[in-house]
Amino acid sequence: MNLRVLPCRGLTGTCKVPGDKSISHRAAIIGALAEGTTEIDNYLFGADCLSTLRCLESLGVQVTCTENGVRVKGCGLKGLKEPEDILDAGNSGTTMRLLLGALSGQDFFAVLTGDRSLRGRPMGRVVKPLVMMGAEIHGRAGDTRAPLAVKGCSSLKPIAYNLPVASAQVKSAILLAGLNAPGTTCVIQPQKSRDHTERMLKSFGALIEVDGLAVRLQGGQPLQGRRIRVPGDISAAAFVIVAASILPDCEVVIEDVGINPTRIGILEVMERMGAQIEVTNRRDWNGEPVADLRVRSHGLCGTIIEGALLPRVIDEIPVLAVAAAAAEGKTEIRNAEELRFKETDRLQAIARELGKMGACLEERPDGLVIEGKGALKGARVHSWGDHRIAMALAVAGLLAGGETTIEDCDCVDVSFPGFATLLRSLGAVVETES
Ligand SMILES: O=C(O)C1=C[C@@H](OP(=O)(O)O)[C@@H](O)[C@H](O)C1
Ligand SMILES: C=C(OP(=O)(O)O)C(=O)O
Repeated sequence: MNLRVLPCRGLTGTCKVPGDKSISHRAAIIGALAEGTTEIDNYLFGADCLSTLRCLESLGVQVTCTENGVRVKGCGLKGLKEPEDILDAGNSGTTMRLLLGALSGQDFFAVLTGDRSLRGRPMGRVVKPLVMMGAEIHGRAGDTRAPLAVKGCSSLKPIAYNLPVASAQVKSAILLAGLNAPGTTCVIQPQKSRDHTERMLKSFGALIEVDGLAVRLQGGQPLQGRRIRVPGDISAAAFVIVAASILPDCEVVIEDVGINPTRIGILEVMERMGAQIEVTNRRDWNGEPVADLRVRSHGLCGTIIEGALLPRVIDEIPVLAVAAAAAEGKTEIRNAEELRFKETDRLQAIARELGKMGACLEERPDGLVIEGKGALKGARVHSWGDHRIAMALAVAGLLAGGETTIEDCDCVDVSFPGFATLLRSLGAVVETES
């Protein structure tokens, strides 16, 4: 499927984005390891979170669709069942890495694989600490690439582990394994990454404490299932935030967006660039802060994005590159080498494709330098099969003069089903063509 995007004169209205992807994965997996039932409202029915549900079902977990989301019947910490067949995580790094953690503490054999993109992504970073805890894991490329075969162990050894990268997926995998490691599992992060696992484990009754960059979990304690209401995904809202900032005559309200401090780098950067974003109606949903965001058009200026900010804005870099191309002056994105290990090499993908639209981007080993010119031209571009690249290019297409076609956009459903419909509801012309 391709997306055809026409220049847009302004977006107006009120909308809601789908449920948060990171929180949806965690609610399903932690719910499966808990005692009793977990009701998850506003679960993200995107391809990645559906992969998590399908894997859990293959592990013997009862999953039911409800009016508002899904119900997961918990099996207890050691209660998953050996799957009869290979588990398929599809395109989802979060599914593969978090499940590797959960499976490390189960006394059976399982094999995890994924699509071509996921089979090319680095898994050694998660295999290494899990093997130190007592799991047996083998895979391609010296046990660093999927398919990965896991033989878990229901009594793992707790470890203290210094993460070499600020990855929330690796941190979460160790913590999920730590649930079945009697004693204290400690993860020390180089920089703070999203902390949804820590918050959710706490809300399920785990003994977990966060002390600066260190997270400590007492293993062997049962979790209690509960109701979770998933906030709107700020990484999905980011596309609307950037579009409503760079197009003229916009006023858009996005309701019920998660504003966890470890995720709001997009708000910080956009505000620094001059964006007008009002955060109202702040609330708390099961330990996660939520608010409504009002965004109005405003001229942007270039900025520097680097250092400890990166983990808090990691998935928003492609769309921030579009904001930077529309801004006045130069933007530098540094310390962003992790983007090369996502669904695609996102630094290369966005530099090449935005370049075709007339943007002035220079690729650096760890980032991008973007000379903002304000003007983009419509072009035929490609998503590289990566949802965030596809949607970032669609936002660029709204600003460009002339028509833009983005090829291969089925991937949008990975994280943002209803993306084109939502943009249309705000006044954009975005058509799908098969
Ligand atoms: O834990 C998570 O839910 C995620 C963590 C990040 O990946 P890393 O842990 O690889 O940095 C992020 O890019 C991904 O979209 C979701
Ligand atoms: C990198 C992403 O997800 P994952 O690592 O779960 O595939 C993403 O959603 O941008």
